[in-house]
Amino acid sequence: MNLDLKHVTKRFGGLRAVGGVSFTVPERSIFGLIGPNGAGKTTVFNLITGVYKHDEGAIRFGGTDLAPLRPSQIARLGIARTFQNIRLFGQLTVLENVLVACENLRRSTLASALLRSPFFYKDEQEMTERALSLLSVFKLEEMADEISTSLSYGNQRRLEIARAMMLKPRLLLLDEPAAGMNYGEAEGLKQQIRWLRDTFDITVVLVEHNMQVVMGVCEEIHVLDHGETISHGTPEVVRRDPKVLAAYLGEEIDDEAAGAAAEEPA
Ligand SMILES: Nc1ncnc2c1ncn2[C@@H]1O[C@H](COP(=O)(O)OP(=O)(O)OP(=O)(O)O)[C@@H](O)[C@H]1O
Repeated sequence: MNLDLKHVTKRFGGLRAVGGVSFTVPERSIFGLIGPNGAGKTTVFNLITGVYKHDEGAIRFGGTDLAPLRPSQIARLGIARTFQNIRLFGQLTVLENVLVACENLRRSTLASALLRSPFFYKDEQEMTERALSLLSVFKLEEMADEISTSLSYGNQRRLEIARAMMLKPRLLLLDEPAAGMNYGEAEGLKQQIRWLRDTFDITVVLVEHNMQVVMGVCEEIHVLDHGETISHGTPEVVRRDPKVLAAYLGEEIDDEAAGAAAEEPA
């Protein structure tokens, strides 16, 4: 199922946070959405997940128009996300944080839970096994009984991804998953993202400032600046695009250009 954005615009009062953005995320791809601070990346995630409604354009997932759907309905289509600001239940353990995500996946009813029926126990056992196997992917299994806030920042981010995966998504939106990670953790994250895509046949969209991760794992990258598209292509194309370099480095690029211009013969 492809994710399609066509001429999507979102305004906050007088500010055009996202302006006429179009891109297609192919099924089973790992796709990067990058840009400097305030470029509109998180707003795009909020539009896809229905937190905000776009003012113009269309967003479709597998051909389904997401505009009329509530966030919960969009989640049920198979779109899960993590947040830029970690949102874990601080008083719950690592395992409980993952299990809490799948309350709405339970097949057992309240009655069967109260009666502690065999169906309830089977459900409970399946969920716990799935949660533990996801925790092991992220090397968090041994911390399953620890309170989530006792984990390092990097581990909390990975726990958020494990929790999102409990929803059995088809599309996983990761908002700055490498924030706060050191080099080694970021390398590990790259492998884990690839593993998730290959194992669960999902599509991944990554908003990320860490270029080690973006350039190392994304197959296609879309670049925003001030809400507008400035580049799109493979990591090789995007990393050399002067518009991208200028957006990220601003004055340094201008200085270089100015220096080169000064050296040119009149
Ligand atoms: N709810 C809101 N109300 C008003 N303005 C908003 C709102 N959400 C985002 N914005 C503005 O929209 C613009 C894009 O913000 P957004 O958070 O999408 O950028 P971003 O690319 O994710 O930035 P960063 O990398 O810093 O997280 C910014 O100017 C921001 O201040």
